[in-house]
Amino acid sequence: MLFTEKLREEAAPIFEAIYNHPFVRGLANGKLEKEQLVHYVKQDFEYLNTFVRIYGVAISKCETREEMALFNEQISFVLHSEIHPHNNLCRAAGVSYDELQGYSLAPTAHHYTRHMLDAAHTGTLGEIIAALLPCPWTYLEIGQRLMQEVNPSEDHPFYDWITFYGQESMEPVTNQLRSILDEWARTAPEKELKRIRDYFILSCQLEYGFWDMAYRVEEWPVALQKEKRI
Ligand SMILES: Cc1ncc(C[n+]2csc(CCO)c2C)c(N)n1
Repeated sequence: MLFTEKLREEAAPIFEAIYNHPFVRGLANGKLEKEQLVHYVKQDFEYLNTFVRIYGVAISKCETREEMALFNEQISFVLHSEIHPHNNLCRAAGVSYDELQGYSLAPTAHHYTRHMLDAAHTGTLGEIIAALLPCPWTYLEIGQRLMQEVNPSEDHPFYDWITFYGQESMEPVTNQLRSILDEWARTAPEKELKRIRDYFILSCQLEYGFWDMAYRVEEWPVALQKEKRI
């Protein structure tokens, strides 16, 4: 069994819980409240900014041009393509995307981004990939399963979101990251493998947490005025 197959097996209950989370159920049946969609987009816009920065750090630790090219492509993907699913959620909520940008992070999004930044700044390339991988991998499986389950027609409120993450071209990035990690794991020392496993599982838990944060419209215990980042 490949190293990432073992990780997937261990994380199976989390992947299953994510697919059954009420926010993902809401994407399936077209029923989510405006505040939940708005909170998701506000938080995800900032999350993706951090993701781009982490890919930048990952590039600084690459040894081959193939790896550099992969991260470079993914930076463009996040900056230029992932706005489409966000636009879909904004349309469904009846708000403009511009209004939802520049907000500060809620507790769970803060936790998730700090975890990835920590892996990026202190870790090896293998450790960084372990922390990043649940992001494309869980969305790929959500997209594929929703395509199977819902097979949405164009009048489904989340047609663009589902078809974006369910499209075949979403598969390669997860597979490429997995094969770099599988190769890395063949020579990594035991202690590092344990860290890689822990980073991967924590990111899976925080993927679940992110959906839950959006669904519950999570704020800080003492919420102040809706604070903008700058
Ligand atoms: C919380 C959260 N997790 C995953 C994604 C999906 N996603 C983010 S970056 C990326 C491409 C990776 O190269 C993908 C698939 C998201 N939008 N928000």
